[in-house]
Amino acid sequence: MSAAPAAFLASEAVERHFPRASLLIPSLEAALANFSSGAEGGVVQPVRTVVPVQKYNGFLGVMPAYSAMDDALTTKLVTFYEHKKDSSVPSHQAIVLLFDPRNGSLKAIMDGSIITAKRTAAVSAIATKFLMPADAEVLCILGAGVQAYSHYEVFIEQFSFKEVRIWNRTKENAVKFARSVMGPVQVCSSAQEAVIGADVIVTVTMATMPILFGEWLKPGAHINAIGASRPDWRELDDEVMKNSVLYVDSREAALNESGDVILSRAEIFAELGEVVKGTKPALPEKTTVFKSLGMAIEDTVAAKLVYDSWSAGN
Ligand SMILES: NC(=O)C1=CN([C@@H]2O[C@H](COP(=O)(O)OP(=O)(O)OC[C@H]3O[C@@H](n4cnc5c(N)ncnc54)[C@H](OP(=O)(O)O)[C@@H]3O)[C@@H](O)[C@H]2O)C=CC1
Ligand SMILES: O=C(O)C1=NCCCC1
Repeated sequence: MSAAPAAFLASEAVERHFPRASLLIPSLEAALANFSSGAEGGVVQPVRTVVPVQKYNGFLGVMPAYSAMDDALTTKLVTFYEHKKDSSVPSHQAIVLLFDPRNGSLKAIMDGSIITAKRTAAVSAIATKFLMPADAEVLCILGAGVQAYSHYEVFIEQFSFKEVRIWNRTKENAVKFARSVMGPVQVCSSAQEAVIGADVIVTVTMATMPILFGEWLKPGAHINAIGASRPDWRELDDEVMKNSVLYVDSREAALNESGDVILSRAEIFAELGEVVKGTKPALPEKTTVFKSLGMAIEDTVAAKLVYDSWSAGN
């Protein structure tokens, strides 16, 4: 008997079945812990393959993963290109394939861009919950793109900041951000203005050279470093990396892909999953960096959430 044809879930359907990033936080915490548990965690996730498309300054990422606990098998294909101002397409485009792990049949093809935006922000929220200073009041976002919006949305839902600041390379996009989100956001004219005195900082740019400098940092601040996912790209300077306690999503990925980690030669203290498990401590009283590269297992649990909701007829 042939398998049922694969379902196709476009962005509108994915949004309907995954309306808020925070819905994924429990599954993500379990996935992070399982990933950091080695073989017993039941997560199989090789370091992704990234194919440079040098002629056009782009990349294709191939991100497979299997979770025994979730009994879910996916591959995300994601392209990322330096965003051109007149471009009609976003810098990042993604599709997620969900397979039946019992026989390899393709069950669903779904938009991966919303999944990528929401699961990345949710993982940053998990890191921030453990690592931000106890008396955090000021949130600073460097960047005003897709990840800036998804991070803002889940951070405002999960935490109580008295002040939110944004800086962006193109100020008009920061102004647009401030006008479009719920709640007051202060648009800063320089990254330094946005960073000084901030307790939680989110770097979500496609910068390839540092935009955040250690001399600006308030002692005890927490930085979620989302960008710079190539070995020769930077968002953070050496002073940030050397003077912080460094947490990562994946040691293997960080040492293969993160210019901030590789070029600064900073020591990795722990994976976020080890903090979730309790086998490594959170040190919120220290200045901390969570270097996020993005993991396929995060897409796996997100795609499962979407598919289970869709197949239940919600
Ligand atoms: N860790 C993870 O799991 C994931 C990480 N990412 C990474 O997060 C970052 C943001 O992604 P996303 O929001 O989707 O991208 P967008 O293209 O939507 O936004 C990119 C942002 O970066 C800014 N920017 C681009 N070039 C530079 C530069 N040279 N210096 C300073 N700022 C710059 C843009 O500013 P302007 O308005 O001026 O163009 C814009 O604010 C990327 O590096 C991406 O690869 C993405 C997905 C998952
Ligand atoms: O995890 C992801 O998805 C990505 N990470 C960094 C590069 C763009 C996609």
